Amino acid sequence: MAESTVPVLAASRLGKRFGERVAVDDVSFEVAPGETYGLLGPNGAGKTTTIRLVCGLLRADAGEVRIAGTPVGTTSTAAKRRIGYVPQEIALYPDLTARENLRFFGRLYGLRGTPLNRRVGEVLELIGLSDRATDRVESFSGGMKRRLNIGAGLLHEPTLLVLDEPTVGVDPQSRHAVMESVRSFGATGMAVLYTTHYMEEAERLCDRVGIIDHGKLVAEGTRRELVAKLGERDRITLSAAGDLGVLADRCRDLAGVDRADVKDGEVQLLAADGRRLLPGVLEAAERSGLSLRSVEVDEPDLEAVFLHLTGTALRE
Ligand SMILES: Nc1ncnc2c1ncn2[C@@H]1O[C@H](COP(=O)(O)OP(=O)(O)OP(=O)(O)O)[C@@H](O)[C@H]1O
Repeated sequence: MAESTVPVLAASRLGKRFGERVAVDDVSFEVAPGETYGLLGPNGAGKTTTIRLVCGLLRADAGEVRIAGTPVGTTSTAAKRRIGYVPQEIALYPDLTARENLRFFGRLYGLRGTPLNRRVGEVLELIGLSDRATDRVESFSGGMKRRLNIGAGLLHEPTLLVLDEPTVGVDPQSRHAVMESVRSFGATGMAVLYTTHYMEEAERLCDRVGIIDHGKLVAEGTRRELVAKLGERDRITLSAAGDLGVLADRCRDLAGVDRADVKDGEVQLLAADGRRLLPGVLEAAERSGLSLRSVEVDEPDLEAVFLHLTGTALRE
């Protein structure tokens, strides 16, 4: 098989218990080259345990992990070298500069001399900290420390970057910067495994999402696939001046519209793909001789999917 068609990560039927507690229960998923895959679930769902198994930091009771086709064990190093693991805890030296920290971690990976300097420069660029390279880390914001922590995991040019809740405890502005950095990694062709309990992060960053609850992967797919599995529909709300009944009738005839009703002085449509319908809806309004005041499309989100699948809200 060609290298590019082999998943960067293939986790197959992983299981892990701590005493009587089942932390990870028969979990399987794959991450393709260049893909950002999110494990989304509440605290205690089993995300950290899953990624510790993936990185070979914990021994699985059942199942197997392969990195680009090579099995990962707690003792093997070849597959593990292809992974960049960024733990939740910040592990930096506050009295060293950003560059000095990266040089230190780079040496741990066996980099020396010119290749080390070149890679440290590239990583500083990648995490957006080139202009702060010579500042001591103790002067950094929480988000900058997080980005540098991520940078330490990038030095050896991993095929797969594994991030455990990288925005926990970070203020909203820094959170945005961390997310922007992660988003740019996908463009470099690196695969990313990202855990979070924030639905918006999974939606914004991840190509595909696996929803994990009580140690089980209860569903996976793109946001649209997950929402479609539930039979949830987009809602389009039209506010207009004129005969709303005529507009509703016209819209009902459009291909892709499941329902069209006049409700609370507005026309409400239900459809599988609301955005695709918009041109037809605008044309229908024009043909009905109505002037539209506003058009809103509400797409069901992962929060709704999570609630549906588990019966509980994501943030409790
Ligand atoms: N070393 C351990 N010993 C005993 N139980 C553990 C251990 N590590 C995790 N667990 C338990 O396994 C379950 C899953 O924990 P895990 O840390 O994987 O969840 P998580 O989804 O990463 O949550 P969080 O976001 O809070 O870290 C929890 O019930 C936790 O208490």
